[in-house]
Amino acid sequence: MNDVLLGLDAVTKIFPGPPAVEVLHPTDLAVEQGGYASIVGPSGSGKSTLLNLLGLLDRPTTGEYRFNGVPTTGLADEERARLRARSIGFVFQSFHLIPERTVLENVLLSTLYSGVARAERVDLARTAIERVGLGHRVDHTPLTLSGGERQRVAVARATMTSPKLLLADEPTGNLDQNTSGQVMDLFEELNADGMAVVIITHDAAVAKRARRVIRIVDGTVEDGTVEDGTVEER
Ligand SMILES: Nc1ncnc2c1ncn2[C@@H]1O[C@H](COP(=O)(O)OP(=O)(O)OP(=O)(O)O)[C@@H](O)[C@H]1O
Repeated sequence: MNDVLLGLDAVTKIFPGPPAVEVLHPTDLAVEQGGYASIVGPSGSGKSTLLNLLGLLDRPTTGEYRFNGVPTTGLADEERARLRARSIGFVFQSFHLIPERTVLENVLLSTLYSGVARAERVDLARTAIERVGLGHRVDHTPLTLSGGERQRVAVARATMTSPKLLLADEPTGNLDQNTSGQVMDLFEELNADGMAVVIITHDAAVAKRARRVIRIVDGTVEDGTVEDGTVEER
């Protein structure tokens, strides 16, 4: 098995403009299989740009991005989409749930086009919902759930097929401190089960819970790693 799950090799991102803007300067970065990293940095520093690249939602302008050993830059859009659907779960700040659908239906929707039989998908979805502690809410709609519960549904949806990587963009941005802690507990459990977790956050308390903190400033990944999990306040 390849030890490196996410490997950036001299990756840049330049938006063509005009004027062209180099939003990500040449970046080398490796996140190991089962790793747990947070990405921190000031507003506009390039965190979402980096996350979009890591999540195969966007392509580097130059350089190579290997996902689980596979060079992705030259892959066709459909191949990238397939790899993404199979291997990466996404969680966002605003939960992106369909309000009039039940929790079970919301989680199931993520695998609608996976080709897996519905009965099997229902089993997987129920297991994922139970794993986030919402087994008693499968038939409820998101409207009847708290913010923390909604985010846990989003985590169930992102992880029902046990992806290798969970990518989260400000997952606690809409949550209070207590609820935020519960969602972070969940990320830790998933990580303990072997799933790599990468979180963008503005919240130092959330960032510190990752084993590794990646700081980005003005499109430059500084130092790449802070292995002791220290986040300096700036
Ligand atoms: N499509 C685009 N074209 C031109 N510039 C862009 C484009 N997308 C992002 N940018 C610029 O790239 C820089 C980094 O944006 P990015 O969204 O990655 O920052 P961020 O660190 O995630 O910010 P925030 O914390 O505010 O969400 C910003 O200056 C932004 O204006």
